[in-house]
Amino acid sequence: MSHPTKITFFKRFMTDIQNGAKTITIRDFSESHYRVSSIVDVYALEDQSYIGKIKVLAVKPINFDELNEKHALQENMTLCELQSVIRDIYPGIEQLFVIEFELV
Ligand SMILES: CC(=O)Nc1ccn([C@@H]2O[C@H](CO)[C@@H](O)[C@H]2O)c(=O)n1
Repeated sequence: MSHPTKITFFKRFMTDIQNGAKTITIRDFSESHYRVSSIVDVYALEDQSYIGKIKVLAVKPINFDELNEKHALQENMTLCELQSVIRDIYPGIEQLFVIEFELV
């Protein structure tokens, strides 16, 4: 399987991505196959509008109950908000992956 070269985010997170306040995203296994150092095109989920490019810096497995304040800071959220967002998007999934990125 080749590595994906595209990622989608909800529109409500785009400002934080574009101004550098959000530097990670947390995904499930199906969206964990990004190659470190690859350049990935970013699109909005709702209308597939093109946002820009990010470089993948790291992909690390994490359990839901290991999420901490540092991850929340990297998401520009409180830990409580982050847990709630992830529970909404990935209900019942414990095995997650932190994808660290920078804008290019
Ligand atoms: C659009 C799509 O396909 N999937 C996702 C999945 C996650 N996220 C965001 O990543 C962080 C941790 O999950 C939070 O900020 C989430 O809101 C997102 O924007 N879009």
